[in-house]
Amino acid sequence: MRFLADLSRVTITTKKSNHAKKFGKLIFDDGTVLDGEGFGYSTTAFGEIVFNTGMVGYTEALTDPSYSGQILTLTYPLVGNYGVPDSSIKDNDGIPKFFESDKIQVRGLVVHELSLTASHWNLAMTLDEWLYNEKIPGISGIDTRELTKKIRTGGVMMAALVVSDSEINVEEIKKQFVSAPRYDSEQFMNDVSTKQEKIYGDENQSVVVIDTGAKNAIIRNIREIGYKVIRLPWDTSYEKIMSYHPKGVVLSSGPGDPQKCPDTIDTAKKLIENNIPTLGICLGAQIIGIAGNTDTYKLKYGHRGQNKPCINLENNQVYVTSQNHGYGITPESLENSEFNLWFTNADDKTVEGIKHKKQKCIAVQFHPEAAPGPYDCKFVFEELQHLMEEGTSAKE
Ligand SMILES: NC(=O)CC[C@H](N)C(=O)O
Repeated sequence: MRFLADLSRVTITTKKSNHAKKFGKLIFDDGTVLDGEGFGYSTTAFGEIVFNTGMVGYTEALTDPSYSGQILTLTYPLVGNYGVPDSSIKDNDGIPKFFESDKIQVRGLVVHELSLTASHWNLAMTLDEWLYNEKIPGISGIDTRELTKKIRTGGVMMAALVVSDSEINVEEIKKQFVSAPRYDSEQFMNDVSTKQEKIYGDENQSVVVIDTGAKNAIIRNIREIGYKVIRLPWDTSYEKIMSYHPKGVVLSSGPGDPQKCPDTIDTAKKLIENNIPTLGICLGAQIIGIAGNTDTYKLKYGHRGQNKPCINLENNQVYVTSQNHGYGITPESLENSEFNLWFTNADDKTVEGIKHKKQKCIAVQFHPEAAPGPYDCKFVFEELQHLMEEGTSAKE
């Protein structure tokens, strides 16, 4: 019963944002302009506008590197009431307990109603203060459900989120769209991947995480099943990975188009060829898919939320999963590939998991590490463990 706490012993802290009124506008690529009230930092951010339907978990979502390059809309109407936790609280491996990376990764945040007063036992600051400190613009007073309908109808698109202390000149911002980089053409890896190896734990047996923008929860979950984690840059070669003698390899989640990670795709091909136990998560799943001869495509508006139903075709059970992706593995391309379909999405039949026909390689499009979201699919890490522990250990 991990969620039950003895509330009589908990002190609740309450904080109110010292918020000066700011102008805020959301300007879309198609010319639509929405008016709101600015919060966070006064600046202009261009990015792909997407929506997430989760009811809680903005701390984890905002620090998920997979949101790099995107302006995030939360459909849940009241945001910020539990504030932002203390980032200095770390686990035994030195990883911040409540954050998925070291900074806010979204380019901007769109909410309906912002709570300027926040209460929580672990409160360090308000959401408004956090965005301000990290120089990220936010806008409130937007009908986020109407906005979501627009994205569902027209698909994701580029937008500008403008927060300013003075009146905003819309025509001026519209002119800047031409020179703003398009999300689909951006290369995010140099920004989100670790620059050098990072080691967590001191167990004899290790798992390598290829960091294409990994969430901390991926590291935490591998640590929980009892392995040392060696986190390596996204473009680490197969030979270099094997020099650590890992029991297995995890290709992490991350931002952008999987086709923009050719080095990781090459490495994935060799991991499969050499039958190294491998798990791909989200971007990692797409990369593994490409390495084993599937195609990927861009979804109209993606899957971002915490209640996405997926069917495990091995036992016909439905799992509620956490998701955050805009690309997917093309279902038809599985036919001539090296994989069998493992999970399918109960809503729209998109590919949610694949298993290699012969080798020790599995991949899921959803997030078994949750954070935020349900823990239904934690068993995926145990599946990796099973692959790592059956038969002989990984080749060198
Ligand atoms: N969370 C992820 O790994 C996202 C994967 C990929 N960038 C996508 O949007 O589909």
